Amino acid sequence: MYKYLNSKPLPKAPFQPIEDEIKPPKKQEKVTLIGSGNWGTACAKIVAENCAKNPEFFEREVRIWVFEEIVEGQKLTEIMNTRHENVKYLPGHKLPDNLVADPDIVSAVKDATLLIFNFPHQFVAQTLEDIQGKVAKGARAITLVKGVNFIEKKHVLVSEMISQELGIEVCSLMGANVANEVAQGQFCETTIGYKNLQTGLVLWKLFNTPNFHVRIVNDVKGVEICGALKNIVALGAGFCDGVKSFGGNTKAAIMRVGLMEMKLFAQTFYSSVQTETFFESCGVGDIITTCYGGRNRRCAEVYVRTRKSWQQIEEEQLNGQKLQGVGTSIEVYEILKNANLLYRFPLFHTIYLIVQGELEPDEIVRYDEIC
Ligand SMILES: NC(=O)c1ccc[n+]([C@@H]2O[C@H](COP(=O)([O-])OP(=O)(O)OC[C@H]3O[C@@H](n4cnc5c(N)ncnc54)[C@H](O)[C@@H]3O)[C@@H](O)[C@H]2O)c1
Ligand SMILES: O=P(O)(O)OC[C@H](O)CO
Repeated sequence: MYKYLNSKPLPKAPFQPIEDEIKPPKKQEKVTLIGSGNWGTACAKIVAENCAKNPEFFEREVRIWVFEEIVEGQKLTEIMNTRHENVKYLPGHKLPDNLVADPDIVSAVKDATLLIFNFPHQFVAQTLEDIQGKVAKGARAITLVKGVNFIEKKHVLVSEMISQELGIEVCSLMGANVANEVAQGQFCETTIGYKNLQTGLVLWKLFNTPNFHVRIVNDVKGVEICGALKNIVALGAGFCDGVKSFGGNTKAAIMRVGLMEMKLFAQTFYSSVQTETFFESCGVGDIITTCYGGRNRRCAEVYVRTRKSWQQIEEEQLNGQKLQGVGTSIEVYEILKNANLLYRFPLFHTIYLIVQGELEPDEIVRYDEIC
């Protein structure tokens, strides 16, 4: 079935399956996407196209839960189901007609065997509460949500929250994937973290395309932590871009130190996380793209120039899309403070202090002295 599958032990290194050798499931998988923002919709396009192309694996119809809102005087779900476009969050991209928008989250997840979680991380707890007990037995999930939570003085990953609340297996997908570029079909890579190889292979089939190049790794948490923490580093990159006296060398230093602190954080709190994961798209790849082309970087640069509040910047710059880095910076600060580990993460600490207005953006380069 897979070139390594018969030769035990399985390799620890990341790999790409040989497509023709992946066996279809006994019963078609029924796929539901939860979340229809910028990335939620770009992903839905890929997934729905792949489901239509692979009937031996997936049911043709794919549901997408939409947090309902009125756009141009009409319900967004109605627009998506008639014009086949998410005019608010991914304008200008035709969506496949087998993608069905549903405003009712319980009906959207009903009977689904594969659930794709893809919305801003601040809404995870509420969304899980809404679907607790409503998900089919044996369903599996994948999280594309970039963020961590600090709940009752404990750090919790989104994959852990999903698995605890719903009692199902959870994988992760993160990578250098600016949604608008993915939707345009620009070539890129991404990383899926799996626990069970069979699930990893089915998910590879669900997401991989010639231009959306998926590699799978046996490291759910490592992949997820990369995606969550890179948003803090992206803020640091934006601060650099906003300070006129800093150039490319300065930003490269912030990116390098940021990647090292991401790895240190992951391996301090989760001993299973593999070093190789940081060399995948979810690690070094995403650090590069996010520090040049992401929303967190852009909003941090605007902060330096305007000193407006983060909420105002988000509202003015993102048209309903959400910033993840500011919340993550605060959550990670709380996690590190609670563990008495701030001194080992001077860049994360410095970025937090700039985010809070306690340091000036140009002080980012003094991270070694400040913390
Ligand atoms: N946009 C990108 O380029 C990109 C790429 C890769 C990963 N990501 C990550 O993917 C995740 C989803 O990002 P996105 O770009 O799809 O979202 P987004 O930033 O476009 O957020 C807007 C979405 O949030 C929804 N929303 C607003 N209020 C809500 C509520 N109370 N409850 C539930 N949903 C609500 C909106 O309806 C909309 O669908 C994030 O963690 C992000 O970091 C984004
Ligand atoms: O626009 P950002 O800053 O949320 O980043 C987008 C993606 O995460 C890049 O992979």
